[in-house]
Amino acid sequence: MDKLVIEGGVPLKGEVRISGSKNAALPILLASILVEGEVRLTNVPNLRDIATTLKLLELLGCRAEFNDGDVLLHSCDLKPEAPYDLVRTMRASVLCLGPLLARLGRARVAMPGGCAIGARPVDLHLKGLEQMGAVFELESGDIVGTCDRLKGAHIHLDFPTVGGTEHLIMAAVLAEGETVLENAAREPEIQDLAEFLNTCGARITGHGTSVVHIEGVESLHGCSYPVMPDRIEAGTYLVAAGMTKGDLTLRDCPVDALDAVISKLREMGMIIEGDRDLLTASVDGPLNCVDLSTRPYPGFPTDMQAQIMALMCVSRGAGVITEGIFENRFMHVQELARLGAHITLSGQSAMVRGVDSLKGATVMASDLRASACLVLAGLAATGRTDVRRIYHLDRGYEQMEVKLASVGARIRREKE
Ligand SMILES: CC(=O)N[C@H]1[C@@H](OP(=O)(O)OP(=O)(O)OC[C@H]2O[C@@H](n3ccc(=O)[nH]c3=O)[C@H](O)[C@@H]2O)O[C@H](CO)[C@@H](O)[C@@H]1O
Ligand SMILES: C=C(OP(=O)(O)O)C(=O)O
Repeated sequence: MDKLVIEGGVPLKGEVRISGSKNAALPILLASILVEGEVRLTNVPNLRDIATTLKLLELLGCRAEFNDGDVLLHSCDLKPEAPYDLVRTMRASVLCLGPLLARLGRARVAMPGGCAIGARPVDLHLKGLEQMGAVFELESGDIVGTCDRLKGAHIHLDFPTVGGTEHLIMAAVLAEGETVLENAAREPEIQDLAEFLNTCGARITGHGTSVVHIEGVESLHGCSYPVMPDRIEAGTYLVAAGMTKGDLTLRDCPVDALDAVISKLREMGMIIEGDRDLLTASVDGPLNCVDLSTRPYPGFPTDMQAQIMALMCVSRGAGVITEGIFENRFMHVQELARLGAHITLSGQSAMVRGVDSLKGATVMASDLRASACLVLAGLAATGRTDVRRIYHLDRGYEQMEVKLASVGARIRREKE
């Protein structure tokens, strides 16, 4: 197992290129099951979750090649079974269920397990697919689904679930007739998925709003499509500039998708300037804690909650962070405390009182964004911080230590 060793206290200066988005690439890869021709995706990040998805697609009968950010995919000989060993390592893999039902009329996909940030059920995915005519049974922990051709339906989501919205859009593109999704999630990654599917011949409108219309088509054709840049990676590097009192320029940055994050960081006192796909972030005085709640897009993203908490730990005053999406996404709090942070937890809220400085220590990463938060804290802390169990980080950040070192961080990867 690898760990990151960080000697903190260096202001980061220079330019970082933002990679393709993990959370856009994963559903787009799985949506390629729906496509009869060859799909070429560009700007795909080289991450463990991407490797896992390509492995899953191969087991499902797709030909998949990954080469320096380009993925070539052909779903030529589809098989309907997604095994537990792969599905359990990555929740997004449940998104193959709808596409397999749409193409084959049957699918067997292991029920994804719970993970460190909450229970994360898929009941809304299944309820929507049932409204489109699928029938499900649970057999030995697997979801076994069958259907004739799926039928368009009017579906109201009880909560604007990101994965659920993506799943139902995918299932609806090959269904007979029109599907209307109400209370749909509006995340930019959903818009990217819909744009990809439309490039393959799907007829989706309203994506990016809470009512999505999908007019089913008979088949989808191959295409070439660039995955959008990763707004959460970009947000993480904005925080890195703030944590280290540095000066960073982010290239290939999804500036518009970062509104909520940029406005909170500005409220804290950071100087952030944007121009098309370039952002610069710097600090010219002390930062202040703020209050914030995580919300579905366009609200503040839960995937940035841990990182902004790290920044508040070294800012002036106190602020309350409320987690509004996942019921157990504060695992980083006890590790931040090991670095000297003052945080009081109360249910879904954390009161952070800023301290003058954090002190390096050995900490343990519990999930993807918690890992990023601990790396950020280590960059600001005095002395040495060892972040252990960084396999979580490798799921979602492309070459994080290489990118950070290129802007001056003293950080290296070692075997634990
Ligand atoms: C691969 C990917 O894109 N993952 C993102 C996606 O996860 P994911 O798609 O799993 O998140 P959801 O938006 O579905 O989950 C939001 C909330 O809805 C609940 N829920 C969801 C589905 C369901 O059937 N029933 C149900 O109760 C969940 O438990 C959670 O409390 O959106 C999250 C919220 O922005 C992000 O943190 C994840 O990074
Ligand atoms: C929670 C995340 O991913 P996943 O939904 O794949 O677990 C994330 O990207 O922060």
